[in-house]
Amino acid sequence: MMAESNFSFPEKYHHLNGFDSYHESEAVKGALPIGRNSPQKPPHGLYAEKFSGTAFTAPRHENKQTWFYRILPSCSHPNFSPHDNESLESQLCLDNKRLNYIPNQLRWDPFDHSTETDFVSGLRLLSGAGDPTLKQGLGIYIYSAGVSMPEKSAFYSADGDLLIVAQDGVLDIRTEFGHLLVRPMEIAVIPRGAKYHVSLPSGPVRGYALELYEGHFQLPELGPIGSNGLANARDFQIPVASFSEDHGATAGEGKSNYTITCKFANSLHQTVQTHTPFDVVAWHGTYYPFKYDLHRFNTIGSISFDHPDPSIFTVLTAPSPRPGTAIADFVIFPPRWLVGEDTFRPPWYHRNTMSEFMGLIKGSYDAKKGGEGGFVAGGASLHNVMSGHGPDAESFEGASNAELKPMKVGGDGSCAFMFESSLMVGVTEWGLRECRKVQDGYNEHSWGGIKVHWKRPEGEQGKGHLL
Ligand SMILES: O=C(O)Cc1cc(O)ccc1O
Ligand SMILES: [Fe+2]
Repeated sequence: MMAESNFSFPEKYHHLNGFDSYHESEAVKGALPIGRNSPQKPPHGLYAEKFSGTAFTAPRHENKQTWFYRILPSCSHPNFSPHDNESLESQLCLDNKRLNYIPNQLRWDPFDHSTETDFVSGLRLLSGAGDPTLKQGLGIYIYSAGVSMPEKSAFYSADGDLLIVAQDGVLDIRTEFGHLLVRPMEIAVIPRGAKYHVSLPSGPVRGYALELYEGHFQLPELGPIGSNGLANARDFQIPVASFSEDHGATAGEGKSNYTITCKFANSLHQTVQTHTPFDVVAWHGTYYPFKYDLHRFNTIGSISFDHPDPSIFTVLTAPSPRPGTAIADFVIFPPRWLVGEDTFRPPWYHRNTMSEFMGLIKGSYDAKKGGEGGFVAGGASLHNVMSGHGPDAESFEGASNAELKPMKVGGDGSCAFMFESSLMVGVTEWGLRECRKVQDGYNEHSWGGIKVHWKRPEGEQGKGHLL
């Protein structure tokens, strides 16, 4: 007989599976009302509260709403006041007047780890575009944290959905919907408005995040690929209901105080309430946080010739109203086989009307040198609208002379990613100067050594334009 394993993942980390599905979860039997959403008296004395991620009247296929059944409704709190930490506000919030728009290619050394900050105080806006009050645009963050958020605290953003790309360390994200344990090579999306608390079960963390001010991430169309491939819907994991009973009903001494911080219109606000925001006993709907393990991505590529557009590596896309033109695509470059015949296999030289922000989760990237001053895990690059870029000189020489046998790139588990946006992004003061990670000679280092290989065919005079 085979030995049975006694290990089971703690129940609070169980999941529901399926992107964009209708999900429901109850932590106490019978907490979900049957056959109606807001009965006169919901089960077990719970309050029903609707949480809307799209307009009530958004088309059915885009509509995202969830019903919470909770111990107290969210409105039960004192007024918010402006947050007293102004530097935190400027660190997290987009200020269009202070963005730097520069056509230069930029690259950053790995961002520092931190021992003092928690997930929220360790978020740094690096780049962005648009305006959350108009629900347009996005913000790109680096996070680094060394401690858990204070036990009785929660954060939410009314400005957008947050896509988190875990690069180093594990995040235990407690949300109103339940827990998500997010490890390196996993991503998570916390929807606009959802309250969360991040603790660090295994030490310091570092990673990347994108706040999307407009719409929501969805799976890309598969077109001729067919009905499966890339990120498959069933691999997205949604938390199960998990709640605390610290509802503050016993007034007087020992009453709990929960600090709720919110990001609203690019400013921070705070209130203190006497009950936990994590009191949702059951929920059902289509608007919820989720996570996805990038190892599960089914990578598709060229099996004949030519390097395809990186859109074949799209995990999630946040569309703009213009078909095929994203506010943000989240694209990965995972380990894969390259077999193209008579093909320059790394990315081609390129100028793009979209902006390309790249990060490296692990390993190396086939168009760039690693090592000191190179493109390194935990670092980043930005090739803004129409800024020329492509393989550095060394990668070019290597790839244009390589024997074209089948070759696995990133076989060591490498994974780079890209936030590609139709918007021109500005870089914050922190991103450009204060972080002190911008590599001085990125352009020179990468492309300064590019050689001229042009040879005019002997006897060829050109067509009158040879000066
Ligand atoms: O610039 C980059 O490295 C990203 C990228 C990758 C690719 O395979 C094709 C185009 C592209 O912009
Ligand atoms: Fe590119």
